[in-house]
Amino acid sequence: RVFIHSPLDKIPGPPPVSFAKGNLPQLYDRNGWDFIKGLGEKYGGVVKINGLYGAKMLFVFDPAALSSVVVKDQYVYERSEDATKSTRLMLGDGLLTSQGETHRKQRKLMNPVFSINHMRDMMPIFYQISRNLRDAIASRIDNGEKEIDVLDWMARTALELVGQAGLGYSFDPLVQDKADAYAEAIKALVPTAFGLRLYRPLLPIALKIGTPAIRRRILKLIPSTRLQRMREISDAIDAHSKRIFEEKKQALARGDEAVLKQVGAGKDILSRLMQANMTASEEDRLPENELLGQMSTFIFAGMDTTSGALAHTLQLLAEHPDVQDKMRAEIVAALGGGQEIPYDTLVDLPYLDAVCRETLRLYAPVTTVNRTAQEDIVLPLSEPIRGTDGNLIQEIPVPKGTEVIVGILASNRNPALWGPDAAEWKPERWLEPLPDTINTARVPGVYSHLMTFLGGGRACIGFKFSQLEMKVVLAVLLSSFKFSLSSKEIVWNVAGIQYPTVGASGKPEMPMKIDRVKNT
Ligand code: HEM
Repeated sequence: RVFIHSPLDKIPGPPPVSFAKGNLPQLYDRNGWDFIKGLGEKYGGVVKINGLYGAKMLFVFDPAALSSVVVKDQYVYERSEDATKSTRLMLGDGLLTSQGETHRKQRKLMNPVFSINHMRDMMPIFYQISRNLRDAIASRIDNGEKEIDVLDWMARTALELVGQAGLGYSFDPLVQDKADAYAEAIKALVPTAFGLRLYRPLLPIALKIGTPAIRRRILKLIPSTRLQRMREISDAIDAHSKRIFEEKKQALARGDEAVLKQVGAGKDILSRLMQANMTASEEDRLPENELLGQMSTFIFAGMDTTSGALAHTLQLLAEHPDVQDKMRAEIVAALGGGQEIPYDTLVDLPYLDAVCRETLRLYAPVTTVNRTAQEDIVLPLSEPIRGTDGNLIQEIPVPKGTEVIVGILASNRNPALWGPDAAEWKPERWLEPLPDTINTARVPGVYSHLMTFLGGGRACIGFKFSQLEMKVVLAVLLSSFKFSLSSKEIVWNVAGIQYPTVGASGKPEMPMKIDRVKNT
């Protein structure tokens, strides 16, 4: 690698920390914000990153390059082998691990299940759980303002929502002070997996050793607390998913009455998916292991993302009390003294929508995703970049095997597209016409010119679900409570999905002061 000339040699980028580790310690450091933000600020839309032992990777946020990676050439840029293998070990065979034709087939069956019509049907579940959350918080602040771990409650709520609306299963009635061990395990998944991230490239080699049973025995002997915790978490998710799946299967076999008696009365995503699968043609039908794998995938993909986004929104509202008051006034007016805002009114509330969009733009919960070029391919650019030799580069020949990092946050914060105030949190920007530069840039994201939920065939399938979840939870909480900052310093950590801690502690949490809203 060191001596062979590569077409990527002249792409500018940061110097490596060391030959062996390249820039990976900076990229996979939980405090690596400055490095990630710096890539977006100091370089052009494509940056060369050094991987392990001289490997060259690309960090991409140029809109034309992004379109090629996630839309036009998405089947050339698949998820990398180590990412797929580690996710399969954690979650089984779901959407996040399938590729090519299998992935297309799974999406075909599942896209309708996540449609807006189904989301509407789920409104009563969303409201009921949000009210349970409200009552749980209210009972803890009976004697006035109290400091509460908001992240814990958001995570429990997100799990319960994905449980009831996604799987037709209740994990946690949101009553006790501590969630059950399963919820705790899931909450630890992202930080634990991120801590092992540097070793992930070794996984494809490790998986060639012996049989799964032998590998499991070897794994148990490795003296790494983090690795053993990862094994426990993955086992817990697997056992729960299997149990829920079996119960569902039996209810479906017993007929409509048994289905109706289940949590969510058979309206949840899994029940609908299982029903759609039963009536699908033979070639479209998914095998049982692929249905089972979707369950852990929904829990993993839907929990920390949305709960982190909600916690971040509440923190920003506490930092900007004027925005909090304005948003509350909009919600209270829409409630008109009632308990619920109907679906169509809620999704169109302009200020609530602007706050959600702006938070998801500036603080996208997933900051990057990785892909690997499966063949040699040319990466187009919308703007030429200047190479290290001073020449302009119009397009980049990408060799097979190159790892490409999709710069979600870098695209969302790109001042060339969003204007000089791109790095500021300004909900108002969504209430005015957006700059022409963003309207014409053709960013390939599924949501409001943002890469937050990605784009193309692998765009987040749960993006409407998470929008609705954020809006219902915020509407219910803001109409009852006032949120202010705790005196403790909150640090957001870079990880596969970003999470908050108090200072440098490793525990995901976000204490905030909560009080009742007067006069409501
Ligand atoms: C704010 C909340 C959320 C954000 C920011 C988010 C973001 C993303 C991103 C960036 C991806 C692409 C990952 C990759 O290809 O490597 C993704 C995929 C996915 N998300 Fe979400 N997500 C959110 C909420 C949800 C929810 C609530 C669910 C389910 C109920 C969900 C289910 C999925 C699934 C199943 C995939 C894999 C899709 C595929 O590969 O076809 N997500 N999400």
